[in-house]
Order: sequence, then C-alpha cells, then structure tokens
Amino acid sequence: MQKSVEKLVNEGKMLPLMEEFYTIQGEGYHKGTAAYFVRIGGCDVGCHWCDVKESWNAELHPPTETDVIVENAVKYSDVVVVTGGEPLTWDMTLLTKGLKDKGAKTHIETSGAYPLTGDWDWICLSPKKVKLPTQDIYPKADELKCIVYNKSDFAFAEEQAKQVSSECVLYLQPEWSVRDKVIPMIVDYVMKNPKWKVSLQTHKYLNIP
Ligand SMILES: C[S@@+](CC[C@H](N)C(=O)[O-])C[C@H]1O[C@@H](n2cnc3c(N)ncnc32)[C@H](O)[C@@H]1O
Ligand SMILES: Nc1nc2[nH]cc(C(=O)O)c2c(=O)[nH]1
Ligand code: SF4
Ligand SMILES: [Mg+2]
Repeated sequence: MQKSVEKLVNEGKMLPLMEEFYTIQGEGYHKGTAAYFVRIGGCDVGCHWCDVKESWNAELHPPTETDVIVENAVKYSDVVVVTGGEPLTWDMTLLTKGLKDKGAKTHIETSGAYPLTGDWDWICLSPKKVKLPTQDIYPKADELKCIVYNKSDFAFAEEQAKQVSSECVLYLQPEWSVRDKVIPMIVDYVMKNPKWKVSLQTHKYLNIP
C-alpha cells in the first residue's frame, strides 16, 4: 500500500471496504430490522469456522474514503451496521461521527479483540477464545452473542456473561456448519438457563445477504 494511503487508513479517513449491502439484520437483538451493512476488511482473530474468511486480508479490499462510505450508506438506511472482518482493527471515530452527523444509528458487530473506537448506538460483542475482548468493551456491550460450536462453548459463554453489564442481552448462536447438532443443545440450555436467548442466522434461512 502507498505510504500516503496507509496514513489515511491509520487515521480512519480511509477504510478497506470489502462490501456493502442493504438487507435485513439477521442476528441477535435487531434481527428482522432493515439495515445497511458496511463490511470492512481485515481480521487476524482467526476463528476456524468464520463465515467470511475472504475478509481477513485487508490488502485485498480497496482503501475507500470514509466520507464516501458515509454518503452512500445514509442513502439506504438510517440504521448502519458496521461489520467485517474485525472493524475495531481500524479507528472507527470518523466513520461513526460521519454517520451520526447525518442522523444514522450506528451498530457494530465485533469480537472486541482491539480497543473500542467510535460512537455506537448498539454494540454487539461476539467474544472469541482465540483472542479475547479488551476489558474496555465489556461494560459497553448492548448484546453479547456467543457462538456455540461444541459443548465447551457454554462454559466460555458463562465466563463472558460475568463481564458484561446487567442490561446486556445474552445470546447463544449456533455455528452454522454444525447447526443441526448444536441447536438441540442450545434449546435445552436456554430452557434450563433462561437468562440466555437463542439467536439464529436468519438471513441464511431467508437466502438474503
Ligand atoms: C463475520 S463476524 C464479523 C464481525 C466481528 N469480526 C465478529 O466476529 O464479531 C459477524 C458475526 O458473525 C458471527 N459468525 C461468524 N461466522 C459464523 C458462523 N460460521 N456461524 C455462526 N456465526 C458466525 C460472528 O461471531 C459475529 O457475531
Ligand atoms: N443479514 C445479515 N445479518 C447479519 N448480522 C451480522 C452479520 C455479519 O456478518 O456481521 C450479518 C450478515 O452478513 N447479514
Ligand atoms: S473475529 Fe469475526 S471476522 Fe474475524 S475470524 Fe472471527 S468471526 Fe471471522
Ligand atoms: Mg455474516
């Protein structure tokens, strides 16, 4: 990457944009709500079951002016979900300021593995064992969305739930490739531990992005 572009990316004035699309939020608390998704490239957390591995290498995604991302997003929706990749790889200050100045609600999907930047109306924290969230994000998470791949993930989810606020909404979401195996385990767990709710990737059932 050119040095001048690298500097702009480091300042959050440009971001490696992988894709953007208007769809229905499929997961978690806001599922069913129309929203514009902005997917920023770059992630080195390395979840083996990640459903967007094409996002990992930031260099494959064109550095795009943050102002241009904002101008476009607000044409589609007043709810903008920023995801990735891991959006907190980058400084989210200017992106969220731009969106909020134009009246949009800012939502983030994050593993919390890097320091929290940006001004968010909704934070979905989805912690990963391989690279735990930074301490600063736990009290600010609005929802905690733990992915269940096998039964050890219930214990991990409970450990994570101890660290969020009492208002944070708690979700267990099946890892897609093992959904048939883990959905019955999640259903049983939630009935026995009703502070948790089930989250499904409903967009995959609806065949939408
Ligand atoms: C692709 S990630 C991008 C945002 C951020 N890196 C994160 O992990 O939160 C978006 C959401 O999808 C979830 N996710 C990724 N792959 C999944 C899979 N195979 N099955 C279920 N959920 C998955 C993540 O845990 C996260 O909540
Ligand atoms: N419809 C839809 N809802 C989503 N919720 C979180 C997603 C993500 O990849 O971050 C996602 C996604 O990719 N599509
Ligand atoms: S943190 Fe998110 S984007 Fe990164 S590998 Fe894990 S699920 Fe994929
Ligand atoms: Mg997704």
